[in-house]
Amino acid sequence: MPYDTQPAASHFINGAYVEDTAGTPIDVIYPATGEKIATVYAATPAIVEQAIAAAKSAQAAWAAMSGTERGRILRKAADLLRERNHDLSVLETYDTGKPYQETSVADATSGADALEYFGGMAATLTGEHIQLGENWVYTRREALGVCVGIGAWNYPTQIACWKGAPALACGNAMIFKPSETTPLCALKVAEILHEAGLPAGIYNVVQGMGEVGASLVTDPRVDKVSLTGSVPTGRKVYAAAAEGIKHVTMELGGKSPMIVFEDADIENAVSGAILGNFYSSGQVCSNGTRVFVHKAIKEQFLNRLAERLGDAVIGDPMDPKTSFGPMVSERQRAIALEYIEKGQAEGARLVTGGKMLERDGFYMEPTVFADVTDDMVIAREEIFGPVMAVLDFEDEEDVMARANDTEFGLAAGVFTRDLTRAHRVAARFEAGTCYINTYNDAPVEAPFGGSKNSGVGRENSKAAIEHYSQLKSVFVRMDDVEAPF
Ligand SMILES: NC(=O)c1ccc[n+]([C@@H]2O[C@H](COP(=O)([O-])OP(=O)(O)OC[C@H]3O[C@@H](n4cnc5c(N)ncnc54)[C@H](O)[C@@H]3O)[C@@H](O)[C@H]2O)c1
Ligand SMILES: O=CCc1c[nH]cn1
Repeated sequence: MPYDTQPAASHFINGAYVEDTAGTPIDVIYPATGEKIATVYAATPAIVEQAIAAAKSAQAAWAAMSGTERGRILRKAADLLRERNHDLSVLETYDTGKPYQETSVADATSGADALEYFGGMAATLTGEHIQLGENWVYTRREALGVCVGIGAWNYPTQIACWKGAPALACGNAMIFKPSETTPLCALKVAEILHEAGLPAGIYNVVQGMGEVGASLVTDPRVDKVSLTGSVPTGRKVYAAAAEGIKHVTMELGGKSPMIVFEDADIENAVSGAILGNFYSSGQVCSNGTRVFVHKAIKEQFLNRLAERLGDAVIGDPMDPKTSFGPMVSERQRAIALEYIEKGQAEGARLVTGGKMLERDGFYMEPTVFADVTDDMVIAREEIFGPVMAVLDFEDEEDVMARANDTEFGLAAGVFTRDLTRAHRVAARFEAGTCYINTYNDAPVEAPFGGSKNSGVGRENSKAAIEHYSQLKSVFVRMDDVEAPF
């Protein structure tokens, strides 16, 4: 291994690496080869206790610093992330298997954007003055306290920053538990935040599986939980958080629709469908995996899609020319392959792909099914792999109803040259994040998140501040207090 991927220790608590080998060992596997590249240990109850105690005792002093001071540290961390983008991108590639071509532009850079954006905003977080005649009320925007972040495996650096940056900007402390599949990158985020001047205890990382996450969520000292994960995990975490009446953000799964009308620019629509199905080997929550294509252009769309997929460079993710890497794990690939079998069994037409690749690592072909119908399993369930379902339509009213006929509501997209139709369709989508003539953009300035079963709350943008702070109203009376007796 040309890079040293073994971290100094498994956890980062109170400003330092901490180890406890009594925890369950977790092997970190490089998805491109199947080799073990590191071992970390799941947090024991003693480690969880250390992390919560450290966060709890450090938080008040952090919240008492001015927003300008907090923001300066976050912005310095953003600069360090950018300076080290190459090494961080290499680590992200080892952790996830995503091609360096992607990680070098979409992971540490997206994390840096979040730290810079919320760092810049920290000094602007104020309450308001409300005059009531001679009397008045003022509001204070206050931190929630100790926040727990729990991550999925597809964007480990981005998720660690998208949760950490707004939490810290608002004066909270965070304990972040990465996915057990990709435990490496969040440790680097913690290291860099501390190098930038973050006080010890404000951003901690603990490793582990679901039980570790559950023990954090149920601790009474924890005030907020932000999960990125599947809907079934979201249900459990939301219920556990509800028991303690904790604040939550739930960034969950999806089965998002993309509608391509007959007047769409086909080349752009194909690009959108590629980005929305095959970027990160299809492992993006907001992917538009139900592609509704107008019957008049369906064959043209499919032919061009198949041609463009022929240009995908599948191979060593560290090679900058590689544009399609392995799946994150053998298990995730097996899940995707099972769905492909189900699609074939249910009569969908396999246009391209469908097989695993006979080589080391967890590679499979980018796969497109056509003639998919709404009732097929591949059109209803989240696959979280590179499997696109193309469905036909002829009528806008009909396709809108079908696009919205899902338990999920994370994202949705429309390709058309008719602007009136584009905005009408976007307004009718039952989804939190919508796209017109583009797909899967996720800039920090815009709210990101889902409706229906895809989630609660929003990440990024000014909207995230509402989910990491609370308002206190202070009533001030200038005249006498009138009491009935
Ligand atoms: N909406 C978004 O922003 C977004 C982004 C990325 C991924 N996702 C979703 O994430 C899923 C894929 O990720 P995954 O397989 O890691 O998801 P997952 O639900 O299996 O796990 C997510 C995290 O939750 C933890 N966890 C599991 N059980 C828990 C429990 N009972 N209490 C506390 N924590 C628990 C896991 O250890 C992991 O860290 C997909 O459904 C995808 O759509 C959503
Ligand atoms: O995986 C979901 C979050 C996301 C979407 N686009 C980039 N990151």
